[in-house]
Amino acid sequence: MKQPRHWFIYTNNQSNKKRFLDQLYTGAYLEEYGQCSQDKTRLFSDSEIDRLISEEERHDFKTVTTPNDQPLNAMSSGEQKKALFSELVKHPPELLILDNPFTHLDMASQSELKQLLSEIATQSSIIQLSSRVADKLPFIKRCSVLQADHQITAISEADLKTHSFPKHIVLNSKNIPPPLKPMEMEGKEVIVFDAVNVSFAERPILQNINWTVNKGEFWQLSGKNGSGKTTLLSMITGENTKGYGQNLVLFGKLKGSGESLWEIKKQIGYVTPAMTRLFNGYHSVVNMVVSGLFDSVGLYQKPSDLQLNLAAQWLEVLNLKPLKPTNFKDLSLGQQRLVMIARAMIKHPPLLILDEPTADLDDDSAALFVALVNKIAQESDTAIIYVSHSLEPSLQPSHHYLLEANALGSTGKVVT
Ligand SMILES: Nc1ncnc2c1ncn2[C@@H]1O[C@H](COP(=O)(O)OP(=O)(O)OP(=O)(O)O)[C@@H](O)[C@H]1O
Repeated sequence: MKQPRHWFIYTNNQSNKKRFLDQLYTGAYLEEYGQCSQDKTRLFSDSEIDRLISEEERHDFKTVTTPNDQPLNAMSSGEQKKALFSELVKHPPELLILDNPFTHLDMASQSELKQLLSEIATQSSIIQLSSRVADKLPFIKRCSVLQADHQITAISEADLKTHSFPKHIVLNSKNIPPPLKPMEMEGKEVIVFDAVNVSFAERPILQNINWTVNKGEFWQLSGKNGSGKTTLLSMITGENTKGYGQNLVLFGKLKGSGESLWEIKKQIGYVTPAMTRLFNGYHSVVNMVVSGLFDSVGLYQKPSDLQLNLAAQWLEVLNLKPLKPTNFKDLSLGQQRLVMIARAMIKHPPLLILDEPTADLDDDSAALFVALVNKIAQESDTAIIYVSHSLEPSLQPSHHYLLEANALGSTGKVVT
């Protein structure tokens, strides 16, 4: 048996990972990694999960074995990742490629995965692509950086930790621009969950949730994989009908008391990595920001000069004004997330939901994103709910709501 070898490749948000993987299989990196044949290689990544979900939807069959025979798309993001991993290691491949393996996993699951990987590393070679230096698996000693020009540059393990990678932009010191027309909301309570319960097919998920989010508050929402964070958020955004018939008050109105889904949605700014991942249109950066005024992703109607000017002010705060006419798709991942948050905030909605917004961002882009969120919290009346497993070091939430998993459904508590 060939002796397994392992590599860590730091990817920043300019790195073209897809191209790297395509070239890896064609033998373009023969000297570094040897011949990597596609049939002896398995990929552990979010893109692989997306691919399997669409395969399940198209062909109506299960691509991985899951508890309770659940389809992948009905599982939480952490559960999907765990199911894919269990499937991959049933027959350990010659080469396992890990692309940001720890995103979406809670802390305990991250430690568990680290342990499993160190065991698998005795029989499979591993290439770990990661945009976070701190995520490097400790047993990997060969390190390199995937540059924007597709070159791989070797770097020592010690230098990787201290290396100062090129900095992206910083935020402008200007205040965020006010909305063209303030959105009115009665009272100070943006959301009130009062003894709310949720089950899926008789399986209790959330029990007796009592949670109030007031105007201008900045909440971190956390909990283990599968504890119900996305379910809770989907009751607010309207994707989940389970909020009806319960004591759930959104923007001063009891849910189901006559307001349309559209009326609820337009009061919420929403940023999730999947939004940018699945976004396929060709739109300029400035149009993407303006589109937040029309509640569309991408612009499909002619904006006024006032609206264009407001979007330009936002881009100035992000120090992205020179990129106004650039195609959104040509931005780095970090820049795209900043534009998405400006798009979500341009109206100053009463509520901004950020669901794992720094997933897959490199260290520097994540720090910049967090600085923008802190700034929005300080300079607006918008209430923020920020969902994340690994708390970014400089994030400054004013409150913390924790879901604690339980066989009878998760319970929630305010952490003080
Ligand atoms: N449509 C559905 N049908 C059946 N079960 C579901 C459905 N949607 C979610 N669940 C289950 O509800 C539980 C809570 O899922 P949810 O996505 O809210 O968790 P989460 O806290 O967001 O997890 P993660 O941190 O992994 O993203 C999970 O066990 C999930 O499998």
